[in-house]
Amino acid sequence: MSFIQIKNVVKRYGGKLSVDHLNLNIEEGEVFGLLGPNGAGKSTTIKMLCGLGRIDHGEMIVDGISVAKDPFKVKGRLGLVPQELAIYETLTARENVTFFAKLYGLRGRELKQRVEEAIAFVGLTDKENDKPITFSGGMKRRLNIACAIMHRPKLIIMDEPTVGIDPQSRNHILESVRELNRMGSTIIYTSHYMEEVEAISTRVGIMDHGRLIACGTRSELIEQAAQEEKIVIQTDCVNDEALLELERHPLIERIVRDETLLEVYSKSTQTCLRDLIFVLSKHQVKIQSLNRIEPDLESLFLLLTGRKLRD
Ligand SMILES: Nc1ncnc2c1ncn2[C@@H]1O[C@H](COP(=O)(O)OP(=O)(O)OP(=O)(O)O)[C@@H](O)[C@H]1O
Repeated sequence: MSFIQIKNVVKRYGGKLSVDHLNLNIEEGEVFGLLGPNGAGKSTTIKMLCGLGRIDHGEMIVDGISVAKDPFKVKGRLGLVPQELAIYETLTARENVTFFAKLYGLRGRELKQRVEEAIAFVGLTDKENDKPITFSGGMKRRLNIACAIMHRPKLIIMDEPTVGIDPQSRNHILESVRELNRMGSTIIYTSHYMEEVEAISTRVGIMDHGRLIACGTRSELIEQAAQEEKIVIQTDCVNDEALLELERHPLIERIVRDETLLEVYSKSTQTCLRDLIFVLSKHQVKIQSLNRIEPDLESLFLLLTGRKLRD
């Protein structure tokens, strides 16, 4: 039996489907990367899994426990690092972690030890008596993590834990995720940074419009993307005539233009390369560089959702 089972789950807000008959199993010990464009239903799914929102239809099971039937038992087994910071600016770092530790029922020596452990784990020991109001964005995020893991949960859910932080804190957080996983926690991780998800996940799921539209290991997903290749062309300036002619080309699936940069998607880039160069030079578009890109998760994401992950 899978550690997490999401069976045919539906969530509506005012008649609008946010999660649409979602099915997903996650095994114990995985780092599961959950991707999806804005509004895909990731946060709604996570909230329901944590017992923070009613499941309209279907069932969610964590470690053999039904979330709907026994939400408190499930909450004791999980740690949520929410998208919005959930820390108190007027308490010190240590007081923040202690506050959450007490909510989880920790007391006495055990409480003291776990709080110290969690603060050390996120690298904030020398700042434990400072208030987060004096912290950088990255330090606040790390404190947010300490508050969610001090009770050593079996499942840790991180909803965009690296938004808007410096590279050093980002690396620290990614290394923490690996370490928490090595120490035995199963992790669900959402992010708008594809490279992060690729680097740490054992499997990746892509959601769109409330549904899971792809799921697998990185290589399984890339195999799906291999049906399309990409050519990236840096130009001096692209005119509409050139773009229109290229879009009509039978071998070109679609083109994404970002100012002077063109991304051309084709099932056979090798065959259409010559035509591509011909059309651009015919319309006086200067090619500054041209690269044929092997399929990656970003291209699969674009292929399936029609959007880039960070749109
Ligand atoms: N409390 C709410 N009331 C009404 N609609 C909501 C509520 N929460 C979410 N939604 C809607 O449900 C859909 C899914 O939203 P959700 O926040 O789960 O997406 P997401 O994949 O987490 O997006 P993001 O990457 O932007 O966080 C969206 O259309 C959103 O507007």
